[in-house]
Amino acid sequence: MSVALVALSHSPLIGLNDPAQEVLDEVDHAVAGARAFVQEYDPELVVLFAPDHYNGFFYGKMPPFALATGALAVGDFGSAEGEILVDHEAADAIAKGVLERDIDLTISARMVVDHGFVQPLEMLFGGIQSVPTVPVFVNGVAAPLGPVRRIRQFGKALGEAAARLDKRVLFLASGGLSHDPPVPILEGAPPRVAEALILGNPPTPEQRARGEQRVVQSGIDLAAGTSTRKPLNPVWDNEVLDIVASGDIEQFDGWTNEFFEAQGGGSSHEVRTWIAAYAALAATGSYELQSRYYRAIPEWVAGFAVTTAK
Ligand SMILES: O=C(O)/C=C/c1cccc(O)c1O
Ligand SMILES: [Fe+2]
Repeated sequence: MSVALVALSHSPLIGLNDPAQEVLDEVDHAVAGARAFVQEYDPELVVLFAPDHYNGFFYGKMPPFALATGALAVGDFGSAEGEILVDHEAADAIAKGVLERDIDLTISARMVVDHGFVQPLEMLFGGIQSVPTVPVFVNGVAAPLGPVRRIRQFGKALGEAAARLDKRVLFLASGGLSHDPPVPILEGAPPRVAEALILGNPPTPEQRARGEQRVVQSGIDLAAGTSTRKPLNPVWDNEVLDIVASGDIEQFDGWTNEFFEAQGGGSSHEVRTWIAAYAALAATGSYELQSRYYRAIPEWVAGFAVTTAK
């Protein structure tokens, strides 16, 4: 058994509302570094922690986290659509190991996922059928959220369970850091929106296109300085990165959900994917960061970071 980690931000606006070429080159360089790290490590299994953006998980039943034994990508924002290559046997073994460690885990035999899962697989592995994966949903948008320590405890239990597999495992986190895109909120939503958030009826192509255009516009506004939403917060983002670099991720236990939101905006809870993945990595021993990249990219509505660790 061995373990390694890549954590990176995602944005559905990549390729749809891009920053200047020099920024794109910088990001490409950071992602290429992560890709080289992964190629050298040559994982036999990827445990992928990612959020959902009301494409697969709805208020009809909203778990704090869930593990997939099978998964289907919806193809939002031009991301790949179809079945993800899931290692069913490994997923089953990890699920049992987490449950044995007193964490009540939701299982999905056909998890519906979106760009949050697909983008890192495309960026690092060239597609969603390239590497055996165990997809793990981490709720990062749908209030109420439990305390941050709970997601760390879940990550730790999962790391211990994954360590029992005789495999080279890569923990891969997708999300964050500070960002406040126009993701809908159930409380106070008009009845039609509330129904969609609860029932999750698939949107018509026109509805999906309108929703995606609203997100694109939020990137245009943020970059132009005309947005009414929370700005990106590079100082807070670097605090997050300092904590993961320190190896002492229990420091996150002292951060309230209100603090996350005030500092990093409504979708900064996606950092939970990082906390779970780093806790999984730390479960079997101390680790060291191998690389760290950060840039606030308003065009993508993303405090955008890439880290590798082992
Ligand atoms: O509305 C969505 O589906 C997602 C929006 C978004 C925008 C920028 C960065 C992210 O992580 C997002 O989820
Ligand atoms: Fe997201």
